[in-house]
Amino acid sequence: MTNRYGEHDQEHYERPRRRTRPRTKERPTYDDAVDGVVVTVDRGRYTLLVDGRKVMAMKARPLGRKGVVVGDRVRVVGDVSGNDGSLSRIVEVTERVTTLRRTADDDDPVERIIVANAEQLVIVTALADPEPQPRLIDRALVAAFDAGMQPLLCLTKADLADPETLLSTYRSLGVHWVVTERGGDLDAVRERLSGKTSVMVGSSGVGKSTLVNALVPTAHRDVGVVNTVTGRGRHTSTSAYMLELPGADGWIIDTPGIRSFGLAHVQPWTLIEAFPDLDEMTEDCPRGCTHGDDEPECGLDVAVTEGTADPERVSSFRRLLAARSVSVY
Ligand SMILES: Nc1nc2c(ncn2[C@@H]2O[C@H](COP(=O)(O)OP(=O)(O)OP(=O)(O)O)[C@@H](O)[C@H]2O)c(=O)[nH]1
Ligand SMILES: [Zn+2]
Repeated sequence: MTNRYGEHDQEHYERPRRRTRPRTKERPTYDDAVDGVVVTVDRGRYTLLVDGRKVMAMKARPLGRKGVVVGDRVRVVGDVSGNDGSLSRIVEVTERVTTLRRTADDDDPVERIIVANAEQLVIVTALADPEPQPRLIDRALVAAFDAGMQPLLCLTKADLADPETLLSTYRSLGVHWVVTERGGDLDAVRERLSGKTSVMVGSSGVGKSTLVNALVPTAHRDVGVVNTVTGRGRHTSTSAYMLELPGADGWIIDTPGIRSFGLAHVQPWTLIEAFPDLDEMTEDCPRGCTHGDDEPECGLDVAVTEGTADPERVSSFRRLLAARSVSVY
């Protein structure tokens, strides 16, 4: 008997003890993390706003290759004092409500997310100098609808040309619009931006900086070096940056250097969901119908023939559909 107990004791004491050390693969919890929002990204360094302070941060290791973009709501640990030389770590990225992607280009073959959580896409187009580019506007509209963002057409330089021609192209799509001109007031713009996060896109020279500077008087100081231009007239940084509107009345994100949007992933059935009235008319479409011009039995054609759909709205929708695959370069 003693022998048995002895054996038992021996087994008990000599068995290798389980280590209580936490496994390295387990994610640490960050009880001390604080909330921040990413306002710009520059070569792997992130500028955040934490409690109204500008704080520099890097990605913490557990985030791995996960991207962090302007507009991301994040959790940060470490030095969030915002003092010179301080650096904090982003340990968590809150699930995104919307994402805007830029297209693949010569330098980078992958479509990438550039902005997160914006509710509105402000498509800035000059009415003249430079001439409007309807194809770019259409592509931006597709990007907005696909991302679940509300599009806003912002037509600048109305002192140079009449907006009516351009507006007539978009009226049947029901897109909101505002018109600005040199020296004009910006009340209509402010009203549309109020309380939201908006991301502004538009070709070089359409007047985006002019607009941002008028809306956010401290913009120049806030943006600092990010928006510097090289001798060749191109932005050194292609990163977007986010600014708070005066009176904490929303956020505006500018996207210098973004020439076009990644639309390769956009499917016809996602796009048509942005037009519930048209979507309803595609219920009897043949399987796999893309609702394009060349579809033989598309419900949209039936609806136009029967007079239940506005032909202009249908053709505008189809123009957007086609804009997905139009090259802009
Ligand atoms: N006539 C007229 N000119 C304008 C208006 N708004 C801006 N401009 C001029 O258009 C030019 C381009 O304006 P910016 O604000 O620099 O344009 P941007 O879109 O920021 O251009 P990038 O910085 O190259 O991206 C400047 O010379 C502005 O003074 C306007 O409403 N009317
Ligand atoms: Zn169809």
